[in-house]
Amino acid sequence: MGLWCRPAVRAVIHPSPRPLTPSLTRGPICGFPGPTDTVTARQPRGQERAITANRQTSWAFADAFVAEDEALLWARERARDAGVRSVSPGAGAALRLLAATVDAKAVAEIGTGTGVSGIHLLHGMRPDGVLTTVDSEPERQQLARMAFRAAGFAGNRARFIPGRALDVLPRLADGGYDLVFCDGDRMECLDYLAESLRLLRPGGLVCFEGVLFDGRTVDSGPQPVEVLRLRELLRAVRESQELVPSLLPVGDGLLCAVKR
Ligand SMILES: C[S@@+](CC[C@H](N)C(=O)[O-])C[C@H]1O[C@@H](n2cnc3c(N)ncnc32)[C@H](O)[C@@H]1O
Repeated sequence: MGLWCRPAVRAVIHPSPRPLTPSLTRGPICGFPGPTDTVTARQPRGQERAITANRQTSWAFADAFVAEDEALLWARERARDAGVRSVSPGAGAALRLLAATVDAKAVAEIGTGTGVSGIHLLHGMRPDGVLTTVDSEPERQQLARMAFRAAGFAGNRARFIPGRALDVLPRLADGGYDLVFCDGDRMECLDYLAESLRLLRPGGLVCFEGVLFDGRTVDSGPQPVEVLRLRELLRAVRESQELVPSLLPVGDGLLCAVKR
């Protein structure tokens, strides 16, 4: 049986510093860790203490917290078939939230893939919002187009532009976007940042997926050049006077920043 449908352990919150006991339930609650997972009591913090499962299980729970519909599952399968890396469900949910937070009417996406991130973004955007999405592989965009339709979005909600990002982005309007999502070529991430700063309106948001690169970004061993680029990106975003940054630990690391 998969992780998400195992019998549940409920965290018990005690208001006083009594010993903590997890209560095991065999109910239909999917998503909480099973009884074989490690449950350790934390030290008292203020008035309350909480039991949690181990951190990895909590992370997995958070990542799958927002359920994905059939259209998203279909797009994920197409991505797997094509060997394309899609955003995780948690990163998708974060993108959806962020698009809703900025009340996004115009979003630019670099790296359409088979449409997983695009569906999440469209769900978060205004009902009349338009997603402009760029990918160098037109056949992937065809799959994304089908996935968007299956998710119930009208054809005029997305503008597909085939081509290399650095050829296409200069043709997009200055200050015309509420959110730019970058998930293309890691080697080009610094150029994407420069283009995003031009494309965003003040108060708009830029997001980069995959900046932790499976842990390589924070690994002190020898790393490929993509990792060095990602580190430069992280430094540039953190040090920019123009940006208010946060690195969200969802998916493979979602670097976000608001343009002042
Ligand atoms: C990680 S996948 C994107 C996945 C997609 N965001 C999702 O979650 O479903 C990266 C995509 O970027 C595209 N790509 C790679 N380099 C590119 C470039 N220089 N310009 C435009 N697209 C590029 C690839 O064809 C691939 O589809």
